[in-house]
Amino acid sequence: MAKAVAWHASFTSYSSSSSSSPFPRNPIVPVGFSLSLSPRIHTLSSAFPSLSIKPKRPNSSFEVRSVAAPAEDIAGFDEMVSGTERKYYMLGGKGGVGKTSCAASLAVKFANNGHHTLVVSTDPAHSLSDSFAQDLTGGMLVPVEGPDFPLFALEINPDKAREEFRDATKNNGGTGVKEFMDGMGLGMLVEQLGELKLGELLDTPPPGLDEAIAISKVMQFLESPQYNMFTRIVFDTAPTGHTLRLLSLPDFLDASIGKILKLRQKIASATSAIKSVFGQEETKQNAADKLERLRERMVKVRDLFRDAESTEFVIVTIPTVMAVSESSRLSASLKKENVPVKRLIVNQILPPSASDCKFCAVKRKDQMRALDVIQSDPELSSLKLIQSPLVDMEIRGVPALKFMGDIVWK
Ligand SMILES: Nc1ncnc2c1ncn2[C@@H]1O[C@H](COP(=O)(O)OP(=O)(O)OP(=O)(O)O)[C@@H](O)[C@H]1O
Repeated sequence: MAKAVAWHASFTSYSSSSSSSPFPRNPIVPVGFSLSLSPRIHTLSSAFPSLSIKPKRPNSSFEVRSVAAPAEDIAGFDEMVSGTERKYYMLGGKGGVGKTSCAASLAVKFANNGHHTLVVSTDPAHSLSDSFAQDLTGGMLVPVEGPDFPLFALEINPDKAREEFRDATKNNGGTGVKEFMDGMGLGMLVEQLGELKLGELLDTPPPGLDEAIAISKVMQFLESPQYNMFTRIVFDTAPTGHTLRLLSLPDFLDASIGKILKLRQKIASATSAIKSVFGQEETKQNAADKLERLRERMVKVRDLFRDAESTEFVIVTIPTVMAVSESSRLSASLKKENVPVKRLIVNQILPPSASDCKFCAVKRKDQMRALDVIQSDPELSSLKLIQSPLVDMEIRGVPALKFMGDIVWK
């Protein structure tokens, strides 16, 4: 029988506030070395005393191939944590690769290193609550229990945010005004509205709109004084497709809203007499202000994504050729849009093992192939590669996230 070596996390014994970790900070082996583990190890704490680094043996089944990070000038966590100015980290990638776990672990690590941290989910299918094993729902700031410094979570409800957007646009050129203008016989303006395809946009919103609105909602929150304390903001974003569309959405929405506002001005002058009769002037002005604020926030979202001083987009992937290909496309699109990308996390890498079962051996080979693809990929090879092992327990709760964070963020 194969002697299994478990990458076993004894999370319960791993206090989130302990400063001296019982685990080594870097269990990933540098290139040119192999791992030697004693068999039948069931907890990490007992596993690591016997972990030793030996010169690489050719054809060793113990060998952990490590993809060298060619981007040596890209600093590690020290750079991410330094400074008190506000910084944003956006984590994105294919569905299910571990975006939430990586985002939550980064947030915990920032908080444990003295930053007032906010972790935000803009993924319509939130999983922050599951990841932290705490109820963080409600669309408001919720304190996360466990880290040394304040950590708050915010799960934006995309339906609610979209409703708000819908109301604002309705009052300013959507169906409401359309009907009103029809009634006034101003068909020409109605046609212009039709060109904007606004009704279509709101009735069947394209993927990414939810997220754009959710992020703009966060921008709105961040403007208020109660958010001033946050120096690190971590976004757990929606899967790749949404992110790609999100990148072009702010421009599109900015243009649409700009047109609506111009149109509204025309409507305002054409109907000023009628409006005073109906007594709607004030209501419409408020709605126009709301829409204008929304437009401004969209512009801020667009600028935020491209601000290399304050923002970094971290791609999360898993070691499969399919996931790597998708990450390569994501990286290309982000770069094309001038979104700063420096790091690539390859999550769920099989940990070293003294002896593999047939399944594990094949799986390991498959993962190595994917790592090779990364190494030769023109988009990905220039990123700083972070390898994160597949652990044998679900990563849930602050202690587990701290454990993961200490492996991933170095
Ligand atoms: N390195 C790992 N080892 C073991 N389990 C992991 C690892 N990373 C993530 N998981 C588990 O995989 C599952 C999916 O992780 P997570 O929710 O972080 O992915 P995601 O990319 O955010 O998913 P989605 O796209 O559905 O939001 C969770 O159950 C999580 O605990």
